[in-house]
Amino acid sequence: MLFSEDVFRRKNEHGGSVEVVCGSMFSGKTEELIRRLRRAQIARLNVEIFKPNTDTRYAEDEVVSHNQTSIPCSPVESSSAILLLGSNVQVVGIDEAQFFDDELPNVCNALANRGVRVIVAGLDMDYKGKPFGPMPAIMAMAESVTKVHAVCVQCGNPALYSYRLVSSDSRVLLGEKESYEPRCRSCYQLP
Ligand SMILES: Nc1ncnc2c1ncn2[C@@H]1O[C@H](COP(=O)(O)OP(=O)(O)O)[C@@H](O)[C@H]1O
Ligand SMILES: Cc1cn([C@H]2C[C@H](O)[C@@H](COP(=O)(O)O)O2)c(=O)[nH]c1=O
Ligand SMILES: [Zn+2]
Repeated sequence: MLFSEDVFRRKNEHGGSVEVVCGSMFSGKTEELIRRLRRAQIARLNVEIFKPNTDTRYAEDEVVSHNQTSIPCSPVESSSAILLLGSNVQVVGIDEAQFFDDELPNVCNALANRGVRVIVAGLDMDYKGKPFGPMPAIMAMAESVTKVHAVCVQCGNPALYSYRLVSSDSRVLLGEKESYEPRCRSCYQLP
């Protein structure tokens, strides 16, 4: 079976591109990012992986999924650091993209124009259901956008929202199941 990103890549073998994997918390974004990056490594491509250094949840120098799959990465302070990579890099993975600065879309574009395959994973919406950070701009300019869904913990339907369980108005609040649960449209609106 062909995966959707493979269909696109066959048409564009020699050029760069931007792929986005988005969705709520627990929707499988990181697992999908790791799957694509591992396939690139198996293909003996030169792969570099980044995340914001503010994301210290599971490990400082690894991208780790909620299911404990992991892959080594470089934590960076700002998106401009991603541009400093060597000219031999063929594939770039970026996790937790919602936490990056507003230059990240330009960085992704510049890399893709250089011939790099850029794979970006991140939350499309914050806990209020609003577009999160640079994600909408990256999605607009990407060749491929894959929206994945968690299972709504209230009713079992596909979930697209990350419902915040704790009282905080801060947009950025790192956390796991103690602080967030994935919910479908109906359950997200429950009082
Ligand atoms: N409500 C849920 N719906 C789907 N997966 C869940 C849920 N709760 C826990 N998980 C676990 O989360 C994993 C996905 O983790 P991950 O790829 O890190 O998601 P994301 O990066 O989107 O937050 C699933 O394979 C599953 O083991
Ligand atoms: C909705 C929302 C989430 N966060 C934080 C919580 C987690 O630390 C990450 C998301 O991780 P995941 O890999 O997608 O599960 O983001 C936040 O800071 N603000 C929010 O509104
Ligand atoms: Zn529901």
